[in-house]
Amino acid sequence: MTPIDTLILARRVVPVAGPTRVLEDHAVAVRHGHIEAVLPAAEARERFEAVEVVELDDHVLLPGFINAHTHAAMNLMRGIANDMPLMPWLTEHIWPIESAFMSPGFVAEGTDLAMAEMLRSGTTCFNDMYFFPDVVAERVDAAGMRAAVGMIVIDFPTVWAANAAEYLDKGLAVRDAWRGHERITPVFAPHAPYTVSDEPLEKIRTYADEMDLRVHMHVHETAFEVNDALEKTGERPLARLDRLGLLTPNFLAVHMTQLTDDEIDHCARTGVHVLHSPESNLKLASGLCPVQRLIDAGVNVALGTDGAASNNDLDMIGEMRTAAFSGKLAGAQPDAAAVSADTALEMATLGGARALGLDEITGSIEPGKAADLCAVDLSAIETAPMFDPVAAVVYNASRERVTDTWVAGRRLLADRRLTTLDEAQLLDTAARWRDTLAGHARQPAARRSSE
Ligand SMILES: CSC[C@H]1O[C@@H](n2cnc3c(O)ncnc32)[C@H](O)[C@@H]1O
Ligand SMILES: [Zn+2]
Repeated sequence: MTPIDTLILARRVVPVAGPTRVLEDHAVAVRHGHIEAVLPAAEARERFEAVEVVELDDHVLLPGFINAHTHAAMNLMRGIANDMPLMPWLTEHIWPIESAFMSPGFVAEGTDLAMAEMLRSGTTCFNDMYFFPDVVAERVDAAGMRAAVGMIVIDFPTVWAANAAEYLDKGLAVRDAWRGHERITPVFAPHAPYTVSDEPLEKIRTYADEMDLRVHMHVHETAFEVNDALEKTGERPLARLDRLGLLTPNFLAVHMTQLTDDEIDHCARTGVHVLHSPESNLKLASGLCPVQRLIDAGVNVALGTDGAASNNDLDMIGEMRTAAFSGKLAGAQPDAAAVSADTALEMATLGGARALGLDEITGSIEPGKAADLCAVDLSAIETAPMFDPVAAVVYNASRERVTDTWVAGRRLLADRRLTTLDEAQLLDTAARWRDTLAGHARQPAARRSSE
């Protein structure tokens, strides 16, 4: 018998990579945070002696979800301003609140709240873009999650930095402090083409090339963004980023709802990754990313929720469903076969790992990778009868059915109980922030007389 730390026996395992789509009655053996073997359950019982055995008789075991675009601490602003488009939402509501209340404490408490929500819905890794990335990294380390932490840059001064040079210096200090950490990856995070000028973008390109680091940026989120840039400069934002040398396999373009056929081909040629956030795009009425056309052209597409202030949740199961449904109407013609359940699951797992350059480490259930896993119970009325576990998870399970989440072999959600974060305390924290921010919540418009 080989000693291991954990043996997870599941009715079904969906590895997302490898020759078999669904493995029936299989086991995942975990040792020192990594997947030692994936094998039939009966064989595993004979071969391994585990410190902990977890039996998941009614479940499907999946790779943990990778939320490829979020602003975790924005959980504290969930639902504070709704039913309006991006620019008024940002400039009249979110940015004024951020400028009045942003602090290391806001980010620590907001990030903890977000991580609790993510772990409770099967997410093991997230790609963050927010203030005080030093604090984000500390909270991620303490909670045991995996994250890409954004070295943010924006042209205007904030409580985090006064100018481009300071944003870069402080970002790089975060990178130095967490260099080599097993679960934390630094990523450049210039906010958007309309908020970051050429000079800092050129510096970012030079550093990213030298250090082989990813660059995470909102791009072509709305038609307004593209038309405004065209009017002011005669150049589309993506063309400008290309001119600045940023379009490489290190570039992660979030949103991309406005794309010409030539731009799609150019993304494929340059190896840019697209981070798709359909619920945020729908809620802000920004537009729809042509996901299937990008995938058909050879572009890697990952899935992210965006922040809870524009989504309004961090639920990757819901996001997969929305990606699949909206993807069927986002091409040149309606196409029910576009963005299938399998495609949505791949975007939410391996696609995210590829985007972050972590596909050697996570994103699928394969020996040698980190044991980043989640289990979904498919025994409830809501998923019965169950013909196909992938379709069940994407099209009709919900995040409440996630029972367990492991990151690097550590069980951070055990039978729906968080093991590193205190749920009751987080609810108190959220209530305290609600009282603090309540005066800034946007009042819904009055009912129309016809209603
Ligand atoms: C510089 S930290 C990140 C910055 O981004 C803002 N933000 C949140 N969601 C969006 C979005 O969908 N598009 C553009 N900017 C967004 C957030 O409020 C922070 O200020
Ligand atoms: Zn965003």
